[in-house]
Amino acid sequence: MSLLQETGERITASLPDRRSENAVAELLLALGQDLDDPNLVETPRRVAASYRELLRREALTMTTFPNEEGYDELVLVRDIPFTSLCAHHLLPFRGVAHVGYLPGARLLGLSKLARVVDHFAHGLQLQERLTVEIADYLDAELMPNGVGVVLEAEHLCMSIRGALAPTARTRTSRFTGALASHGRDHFLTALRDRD
Ligand SMILES: Nc1nc2c(ncn2[C@@H]2O[C@H](COP(=O)(O)OP(=O)(O)OP(=O)(O)O)[C@@H](O)[C@H]2O)c(=O)[nH]1
Ligand SMILES: [Zn+2]
Repeated sequence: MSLLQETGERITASLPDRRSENAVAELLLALGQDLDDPNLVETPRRVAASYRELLRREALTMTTFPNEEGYDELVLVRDIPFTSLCAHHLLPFRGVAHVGYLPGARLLGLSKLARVVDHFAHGLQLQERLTVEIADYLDAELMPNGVGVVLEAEHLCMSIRGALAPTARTRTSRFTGALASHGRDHFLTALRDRD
C-alpha cells in the first residue's frame, strides 16, 4: 500500500460520518429525547463512532510454524473474552470463547486464536453464526486435524430487557475433523479440567 493510499484511508476513517450521525439524531428525536440537552449534543457523533468501531473488522494475519516435533495433542485456549452485537436488537452479547485444535503440519501462533475470535465478533452477529465462522475459518486456514469452538455468552437483549433473564448463559459449539468424529468428549473434558 502506498503512503498516499494509507494516509487517504486514515483521513477517511477519521472523517465525521454525517449520515450515521443524522440517523442517530433522528432516532433520538423519534424516541422523544431532547437533543438540546447538553449531554445529548455530542451523542449522535459518539454513537455513530461507537458503532463504527464495534462493526469494524481488523485484518487477520495467521502466523504459523512448522510442527517439526509432530505435536498431535489438543492445543486449547480457554476463556478468551469477546463482545459482539446481536443482529436482532443491536445490543451486546458477551462472554468467553474456548478455542482448540488438533495440529496437522503447522502450529498456529496462540494469540491468533484470540484474534480470530475478536475478528468475527465485530459485526452484527448471531452466537451460532459466530461460533461456526470462527471454527470454519481456522479449519480452512490452518488445515489442522480438527477444530473445536465453544462459546458461552450473556445476551443483553434477554437479560436487561424482554425476557429479563440476567442469569441465563447461552452455550454454542462447533467441532470439525477428528474433534467432530471422536475427540469431542476429550475437548469437553479438557475444558472442565481447571487444574
Ligand atoms: N438464535 C439466536 N437468537 C438470538 C440471538 N440473539 C438474540 N436472539 C433472539 O432473537 C429473537 C428475536 O425475537 P423477536 O420476537 O423478533 O424479538 P423481540 O420481540 O424483541 O423478542 P424478545 O427478545 O423475546 O422480547 C429473540 O428471541 C432473541 O433472544 C442469537 O445470537 N441467536
Ligand atoms: Zn438480541
